[in-house]
Amino acid sequence: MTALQSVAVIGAGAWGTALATVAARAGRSVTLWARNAEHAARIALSRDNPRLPGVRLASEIVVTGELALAARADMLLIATPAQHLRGAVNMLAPHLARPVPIVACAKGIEHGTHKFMTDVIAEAAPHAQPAILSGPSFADDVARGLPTAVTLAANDEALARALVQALGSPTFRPYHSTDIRGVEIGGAAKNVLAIAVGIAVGRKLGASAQAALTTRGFAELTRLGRALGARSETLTGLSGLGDLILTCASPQSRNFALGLALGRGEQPPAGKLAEGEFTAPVLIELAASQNIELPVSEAVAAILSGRSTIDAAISGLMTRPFKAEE
Ligand SMILES: NC(=O)C1=CN([C@@H]2O[C@H](COP(=O)(O)OP(=O)(O)OC[C@H]3O[C@@H](n4cnc5c(N)ncnc54)[C@H](OP(=O)(O)O)[C@@H]3O)[C@@H](O)[C@H]2O)C=CC1
Ligand SMILES: O=C(CO)COP(=O)(O)O
Repeated sequence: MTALQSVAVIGAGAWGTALATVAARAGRSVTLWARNAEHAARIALSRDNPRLPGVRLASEIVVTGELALAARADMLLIATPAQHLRGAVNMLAPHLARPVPIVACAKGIEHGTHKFMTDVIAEAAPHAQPAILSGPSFADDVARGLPTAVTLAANDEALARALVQALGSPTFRPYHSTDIRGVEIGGAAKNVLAIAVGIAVGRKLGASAQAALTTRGFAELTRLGRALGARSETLTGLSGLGDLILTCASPQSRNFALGLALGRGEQPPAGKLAEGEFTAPVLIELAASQNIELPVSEAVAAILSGRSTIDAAISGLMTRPFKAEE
């Protein structure tokens, strides 16, 4: 029996909707909050969210545009885009009557501040207990009940375990951790690296290049992670290597799909959130502040900002001085 009986999900996009389904399957009483009251009412009535088409929301899930109602839950999941997480928690904070766990479910780093998601939560809701959920998990797979495993980290191991108990089910398997930073770095960096691999695939550079870029991308993720105090088992775990493998190998990923379109010289898919686009510049700034080199991520940032062509970036990566593998 978990003490965390009720769950509210803030942000009714693809991921928020999938997570509401996860929590309902785990037996929690669930509220899904959408910022647009009209959207909330439409989803509540139709039981279908256009952001996650084809998934029928269980009748027990309460869909609302009323934040005060959502804020009464025993635990909250924030599933907005990373750059909007602070705004969402700022709005939520005045409604919180007790120090509840707030789980960041977005993958990214805040522009301007270089803060990770749980740091933003700690600032915006100082009495809350921040946690992070991340790992290889496409919203569509998760919502359809396909088997998924993720990492769920909180500073306090007992809290991480309680959150796992509250959300876990036979189709959704969270592993608990106390390495918040390690989990956050994996989720943020893999989106940038998936754009790189998508570009290579779109450019028809071959399966060998795809494997090389994914592997050297993992070296970047690991280098930055170590510098910021992440544990190696987290970096090689579900939220690090696991999510990198998923995102760098599947056109189902919006980040990979963005890269694919760029590599083919096509227009990127319209209206699809690719967090790596927003994370790339801030990841580079963060790495520079730590004197860490991230050549693949730097190439992605340069291509996205128009500072480099794709061909120049590929040539630049391949003609770097030879070095030891590390
Ligand atoms: N989709 C996936 O498979 C997964 C996504 N994630 C992560 O989850 C996060 C959200 O992604 P996803 O759900 O896919 O994105 P979507 O584009 O599907 O949805 C984003 C949602 O956030 C809402 N939103 C935007 N700004 C705010 C705000 N200020 N306050 C409240 N709600 C807001 C949007 O509302 P509106 O509809 O009104 O625009 C929209 O419903 C990203 O960081 C992503 O990396 C993580 C794992 C899997
Ligand atoms: O984070 C995800 C899978 O773990 C979703 O990937 P995309 O955001 O690239 O679609």
